[in-house]
Amino acid sequence: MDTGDDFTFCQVSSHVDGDGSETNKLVSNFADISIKEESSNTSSSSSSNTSNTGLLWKDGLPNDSNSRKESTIGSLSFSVVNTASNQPSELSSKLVPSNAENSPPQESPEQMISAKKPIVRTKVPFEKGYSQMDWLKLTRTHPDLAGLKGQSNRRLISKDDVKKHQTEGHMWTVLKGRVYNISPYMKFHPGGVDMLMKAVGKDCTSLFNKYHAWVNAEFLLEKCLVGILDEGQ
Ligand code: HEM
Repeated sequence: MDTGDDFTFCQVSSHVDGDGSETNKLVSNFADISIKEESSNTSSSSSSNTSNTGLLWKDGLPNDSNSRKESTIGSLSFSVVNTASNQPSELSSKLVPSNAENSPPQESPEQMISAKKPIVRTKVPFEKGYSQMDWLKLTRTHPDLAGLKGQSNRRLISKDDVKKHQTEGHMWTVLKGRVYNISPYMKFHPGGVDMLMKAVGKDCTSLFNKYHAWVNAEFLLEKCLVGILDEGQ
């Protein structure tokens, strides 16, 4: 080998003559780099035979000199084409927001912000008997999940009262202005007991929305409702 470059050799497509449309399709799926065999008979690379080989860019296109490297390995010659600046991959556009001088951002500002701070969402495998289906069955059959003991679940409850309820069987939280006893739901929570414990004794609306605003808690916790938060207090 007569160059110091270290190339990893892998086949990314079958050889295509003509316009190279198959190569383009495969290369775009392959993110940033493509390696295309150009000739199996010559012993040195030649820029003149690259113009019609189905590469992404033809000779003379912008950034050509920066983005293409040519090399030979034995009797094979290759062009290594960096497509990153022209066609940002999904990964690079999410992790490295592009500035105005490079390619324009392809996502809305909201998406860019959420890409910067990914929320780690880990589901906990449920114990036998604690699936969401089991929870729904329990809500249909249990006579008093909220622990109301005959009281109305329309009563007003103060923040102080919510704070006081943090013991086994009586763990209250506030979600969207409603007070729930989440004790019975603890082991059924797909995010795990530890996560749900963060909600106990306080308003968990923002935490709830941070992880899963789409979850229909009004329905899931309907039978755990103990009252309405008294906003005046
Ligand atoms: C208080 C009422 C809550 C209910 C009814 C509830 C319900 C649920 C449900 C149904 C899922 C599965 C979501 C899915 O499959 O897409 C889930 C997952 C999860 N929850 Fe909750 N949750 C509550 C509160 C919270 C709170 C306060 C936290 C954080 C402190 C939390 C953290 C998580 C996490 C990390 C997951 C697993 C990953 C995910 O699917 O998002 N949850 N929860």
